[in-house]
Amino acid sequence: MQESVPVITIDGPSGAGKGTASRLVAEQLGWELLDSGAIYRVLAVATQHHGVSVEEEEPLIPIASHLDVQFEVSSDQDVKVILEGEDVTTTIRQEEVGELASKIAAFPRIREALLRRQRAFRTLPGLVADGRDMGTVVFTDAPVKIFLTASAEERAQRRFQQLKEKGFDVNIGRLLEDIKQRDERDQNRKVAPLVPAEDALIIDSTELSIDEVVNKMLSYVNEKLG
Ligand SMILES: Nc1ncnc2c1ncn2[C@@H]1O[C@H](COP(=O)(O)OP(=O)(O)OP(=O)(O)O)[C@@H](O)[C@H]1O
Ligand SMILES: Nc1ccn([C@@H]2O[C@H](COP(=O)(O)O)[C@@H](O)[C@H]2O)c(=O)n1
Repeated sequence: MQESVPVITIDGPSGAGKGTASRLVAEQLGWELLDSGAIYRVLAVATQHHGVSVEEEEPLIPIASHLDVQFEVSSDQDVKVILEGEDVTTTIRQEEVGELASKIAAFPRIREALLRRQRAFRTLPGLVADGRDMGTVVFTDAPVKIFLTASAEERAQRRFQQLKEKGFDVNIGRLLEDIKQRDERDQNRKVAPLVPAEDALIIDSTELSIDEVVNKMLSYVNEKLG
């Protein structure tokens, strides 16, 4: 029974450190990892490949339902993202793709079409699920729910460093505006808005290092699961 597989949900806004912390927590526990944002990002790239506009929901539904994507974990734990046979690992991390993904993610039938794909990651010995609605919609019965946040300025600064290191040409002022716009859209959409689950532990990482965040998470997991 899938329901008996434990899940730790880590939700929060863009750049709060969810992906980094989720990967480290999953590594520590030896659990599976779901980066649900990557699925929305891959879908955004797929719409570009198929020349479909993201302004209307209907034409996007078949693309979401038949999304041909593989997540290949290499020996060094890096994940390669393959869309329709093409390596899109770097492409999906562009800010423009995040922006497109956030527009697509506001459509209820698109979210519905991606639900089963996300739930299929729930396998033994356990799953760490990173996203926006992991604790509120996708895994409502998860025994451990965490909401990780940080100030918009700190998140923009982190994203700036991250994208610069990846060789992208970025502007901090523009990034801060993009982050605020994405927060606004994710928090105010009608379906699965970005809000902490009622039973989530809220961690503000603005003043915390990655190690401090991960340690807080692991001690909470220990408290809840023993
Ligand atoms: N506590 C922290 N202190 C400093 N830098 C951090 C911290 N947490 C994460 N970072 C860095 O911030 C950047 C963004 O982190 P990450 O990709 O994990 O965010 P995210 O919440 O998953 O964002 P998104 O939802 O958009 O994918 C990374 O370069 C990461 O190394
Ligand atoms: N569970 C999720 C995950 C992501 N989204 C949307 O996708 C955008 C990109 O996500 P990243 O975490 O990779 O930045 C994000 O802005 C959300 O709009 C979502 O709706 N639900």
